[in-house]
Amino acid sequence: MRHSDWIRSQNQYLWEAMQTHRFVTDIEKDQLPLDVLRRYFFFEHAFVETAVLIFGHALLKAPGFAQQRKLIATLSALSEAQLVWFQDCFAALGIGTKGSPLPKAVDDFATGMLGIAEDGDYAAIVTIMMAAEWMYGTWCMRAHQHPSTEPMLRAWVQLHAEPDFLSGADWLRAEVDREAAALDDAGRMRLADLFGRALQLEIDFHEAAYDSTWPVPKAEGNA
Ligand SMILES: Cc1ncc(C[n+]2csc(CCO)c2C)c(N)n1
Repeated sequence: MRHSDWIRSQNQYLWEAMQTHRFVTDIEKDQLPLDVLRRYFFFEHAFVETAVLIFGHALLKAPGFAQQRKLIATLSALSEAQLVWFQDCFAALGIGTKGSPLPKAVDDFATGMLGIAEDGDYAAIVTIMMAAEWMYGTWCMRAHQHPSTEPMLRAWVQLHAEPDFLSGADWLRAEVDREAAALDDAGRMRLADLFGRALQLEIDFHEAAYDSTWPVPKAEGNA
């Protein structure tokens, strides 16, 4: 069994909880409420800058130039194509850029993931990003078999079900396999623990999109 498979198997309950989260099952049933989707995209957009910082820590701690090149490509995609994507998305769904302070679960997700990246080594960082990307690749591949009728949501799910994204998730798995092979049992257990922490933060982040007390900022001019 690959070390990445073992790490996931140690967290089977949390993995399933995320794969069957109502955010995921609502999308699969094509019944995600539009305001939940707007809230989610607003939180996602805010996460881009955090993801850049997380991968920035990975870049500094990477074991070699091969890893650095891969991380630079990821950083470039996040800071260019991804931002353009959100501009189009916010325009299409009438989402404004200035919102209320983020809910606690969304803040906790950013501080929790970034904290692991700051305090941890390269193995810790690729483990939490593997959790985030492998989890998305899995549910988006499933969900994309029945594409959503909402164009932006359909495009978002498709983006995470395509070879470009999936190969990035596979690369993280290979990095975790290689790093974990050099560790002892306690070291591998520590990675499994971090994987579980990342999944729990993900679950709470996606639940926050259902908090109807958090007002979705409306785009100025055409609200
Ligand atoms: C809350 C949240 N968790 C995981 C992903 C999946 N994902 C897609 S791109 C990316 C970073 C760069 O590859 C990650 C982690 C997400 N979008 N939002």
